[in-house]
Amino acid sequence: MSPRITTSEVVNPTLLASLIGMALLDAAQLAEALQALDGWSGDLKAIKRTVELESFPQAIETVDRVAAVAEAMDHHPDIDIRWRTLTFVISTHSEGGVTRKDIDLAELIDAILSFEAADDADGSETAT
Ligand SMILES: C[C@H](O)[C@H](O)[C@H]1CNC2=NC(N)=NC(=O)C2=N1
Repeated sequence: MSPRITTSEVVNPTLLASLIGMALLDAAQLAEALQALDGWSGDLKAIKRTVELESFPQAIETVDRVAAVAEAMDHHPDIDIRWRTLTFVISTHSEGGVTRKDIDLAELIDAILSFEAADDADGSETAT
């Protein structure tokens, strides 16, 4: 019988979590990440952005675009829809807080929102 070797004997689990972006961010890392994002706030538990779109259909279209990205990353924001105002809340449920993966998703949501804003016929920057 060959001896069994567990993952933790081969790689440091904390290092591995950090390499794959699934390590919880500390306060300094979170502050730095929030600064680089567009309109996000939050704490070590979750990050959040509220945005007002031009119309209800445009808000729903935005949710649809975010859904496609979230599904592709297998990482999903909580989304609150109130007429044309959307609130995105992101955390990594399995870790119980904010990880790099949440920041990556927030960046992609920002990209979708700036695309929506650029789409506005009158050039108003509602979605920023
Ligand atoms: C099995 C699968 O990877 C998980 O359940 C995913 C799905 N989407 C997720 N989304 C978010 N925001 N956090 C998670 O921990 C999470 N886990």
